[in-house]
Amino acid sequence: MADKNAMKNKSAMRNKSKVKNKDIAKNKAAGKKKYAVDKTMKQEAEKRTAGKMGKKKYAVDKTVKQEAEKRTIGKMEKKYAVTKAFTEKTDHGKSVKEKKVSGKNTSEKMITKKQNADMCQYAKKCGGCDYQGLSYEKQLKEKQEYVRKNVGEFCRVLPIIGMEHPYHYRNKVHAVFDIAKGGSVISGVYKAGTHDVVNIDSCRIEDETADAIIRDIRGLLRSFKIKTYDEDTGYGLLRHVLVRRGFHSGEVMVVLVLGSPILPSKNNFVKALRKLHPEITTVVLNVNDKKTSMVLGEKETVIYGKGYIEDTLCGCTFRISPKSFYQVNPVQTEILYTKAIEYAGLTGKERIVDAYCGIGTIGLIAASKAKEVISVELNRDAVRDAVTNAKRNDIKNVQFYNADAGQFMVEMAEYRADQKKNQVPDATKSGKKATPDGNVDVVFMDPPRAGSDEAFLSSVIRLAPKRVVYISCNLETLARDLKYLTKHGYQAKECQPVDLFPWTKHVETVVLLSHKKPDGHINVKVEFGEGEGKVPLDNIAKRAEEYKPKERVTYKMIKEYIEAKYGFKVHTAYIAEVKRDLGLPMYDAPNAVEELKQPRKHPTAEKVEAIKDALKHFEVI
Ligand SMILES: C[S@@+](CC[C@H](N)C(=O)[O-])C[C@H]1O[C@@H](n2cnc3c(N)ncnc32)[C@H](O)[C@@H]1O
Repeated sequence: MADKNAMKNKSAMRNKSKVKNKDIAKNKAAGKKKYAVDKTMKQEAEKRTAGKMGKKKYAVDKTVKQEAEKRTIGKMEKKYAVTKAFTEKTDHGKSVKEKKVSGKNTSEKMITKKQNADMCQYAKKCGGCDYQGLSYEKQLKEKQEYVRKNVGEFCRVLPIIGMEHPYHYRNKVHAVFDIAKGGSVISGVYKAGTHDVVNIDSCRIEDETADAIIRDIRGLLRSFKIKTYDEDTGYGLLRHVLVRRGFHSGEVMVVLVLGSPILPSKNNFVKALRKLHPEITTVVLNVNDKKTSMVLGEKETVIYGKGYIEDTLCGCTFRISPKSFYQVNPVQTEILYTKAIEYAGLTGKERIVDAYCGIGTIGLIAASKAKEVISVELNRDAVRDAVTNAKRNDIKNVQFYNADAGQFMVEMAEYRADQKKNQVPDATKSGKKATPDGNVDVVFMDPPRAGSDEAFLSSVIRLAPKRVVYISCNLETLARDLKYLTKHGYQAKECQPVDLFPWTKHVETVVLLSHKKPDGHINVKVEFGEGEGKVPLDNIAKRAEEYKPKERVTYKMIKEYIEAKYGFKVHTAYIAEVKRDLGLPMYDAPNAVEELKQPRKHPTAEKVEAIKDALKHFEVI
C-alpha cells in the first residue's frame, strides 16, 4: 500500500507541472460544462413539472405549503377546530354532514396524491427517511404519539413543535465514496443493512450546498486520479467526505477522510474545489486507516483555512471542529435550547451543571442568566472548542472539565459528602483542576443516544439539584432514565417535543424535572412509657437498630478497598458493568460515545474478581 502510494507520488511529481495545468484547464472546462448541464437539467425538470401540474396538483402543493405554515400540531388542531365550528354555524342539518364527509374525502384524496409527490427517488434503497410518503402533518402526529407512549406516564406532553420548511435542514452531510460496477465514482449512503453504496446526487433533508460540493468532489477525483478506498482490500484513498455548513455564518468545512495520509496534489485539489465552491472556508484531511465502521480517524491535517467553522446559535458564536458534536438542525435547535433554558427557571443566582456539553452550547447560552456554569464533556476536541467559545463570547463564569460525566458527578457528590463531614480533600494538590463542590441548583443533561448511566443518575440524586432539564434524542433511554429519577425523589413536570429530524422517525425532547418536596406535614404527639395511650419503650432501641439504614456503599469506597487490597485502580464504569452483569439494578456504563463511536472497553478478569470481592465485602452481594 505504502509502495503503491510512493510510486504514485513519484510519477505525480514528474508530471506535476504538466498535470497541474492540464487539470486546471480540464476542471475549468468541466466546471463550466457541468454547470451548463445542471442548469439545463434543472430547467427541463421545471418544465416537466409545470407541464404535469394540473389544477389538482396545484391544490396539493397549496395544501403542503399551508401545512408547512402551521408551526405546531397544536396550532393545526386549533385551526381545524375553528374551521369546523365555523362550518357548523353556517350550515345546517343534513348539508353539514354531507359537507363534512365530502371534505374528509377530498383531503384524503389529496393526501394520497401528496404521498406520491412526497416520495423521494432514493427511498427504496437509502432507508434514511422512515416517513417517506407521509405528509408532514402526519409525521408530526406520529411523533407526538411516540413521545406520548414513552413519556406520557411521567408527565404532560406538549404539542410537538414542527418546522415551517422541513427540507434541507441538515447542516452536516456525510458521503461514503465508492466505484460503481461500470467504473464510475459514486458517493452517498450505505444501502440499509449492507455496505453497498447508493449513489445520491441530492437529498431533500441535506444542505443543498453540501450536496453540490460532494457531487463536484466526485467529478474532481477522476481528473486528479484519486482512487476511492476499497473497504475489502484496503486499496485506494478517499473513503468519506464530510461537509458542515454554518447556516448563519455561511462558513463551510470539507473533511476528506483518507485511507492513508497523503493526498497527491492537495493544493491543486483544494484550488480546483474552491474554484467551484468559493464558499468553502476550510479543508481538513482526516486519516482513517482502520477496518472500521467509524467515519473519522484520529489524525487530522488542515490543508486550507483554520480547520474549523464558526456558527451562531441563540446569539452566541460557536467554533465547531470536525470531531465535535453540533446539532444538525440549527433552526429547531434554537427552539429546543430556548425551551431548555426556560425550564431551568434561572434568576441569576444559580449554579448550573451542563453535562454532556459538547462545544459548550447550552451552558454558554445560559451563562448570562446564572451565577456559575460547570460543564463536562468526554470528547477532548469538543472541550477545546468549548473553552475557545467561552473566550470568543467573553463569558467568564463557565468552567469546562474533560471527563466522563458519570465519573465527574460521582466525584462531585463524594466531595460534597466529604464537605458535610468536614473532610474536604485538597484536590488542587494533584495538579488537576479541583472537583467543584457539590452545590448545584440546576443540571442540564444532554447525553448521547445511549442515555445516561447509573453513576450519573445516582449522583444527581445525591446532589439533589432543584431542577433537572433532560434533553434527549432517544425516547427509550429517556423513559428508562426518567423512571430512575422519578423513583428517587424527582417529579417530571412537562415534556416539549421538538422535531429536529423531519422525514425520519427520530424526535428530540426536553423534559423538566423538579425535586419533589413533601406536600405538607402533620404533627403527631406520641407519649412513650407504660400505661394507657402510651407506646411501650420495650425493645424500641433494639428495633431501631434493625431499621437503621446501612451505610451507603459508594464507588469511592469500592475503589479504595480494591486499591488497598489489590494495589490497582478500577474505573467507575467497570464497577457499574460488573454490577449489571450480576443482575443488580443497573444502567449502561460507560455511555456509548455515539459521536466518537469509541469501542467500549471491558474490565479484565482480575478486575472483575476484585470488584466482586469488594461488593461481597460491603455486603452488596
Ligand atoms: C447529544 S450530544 C450533546 C452536546 C451538546 N449538549 C449540544 O447540544 O451540542 C452528547 C455529547 O455527549 C458527549 N458524551 C458522550 N458520552 C459522554 C460521557 N460519558 N461523558 C461526557 N460526555 C459524553 C458526546 O461527545 C457529545 O458531545
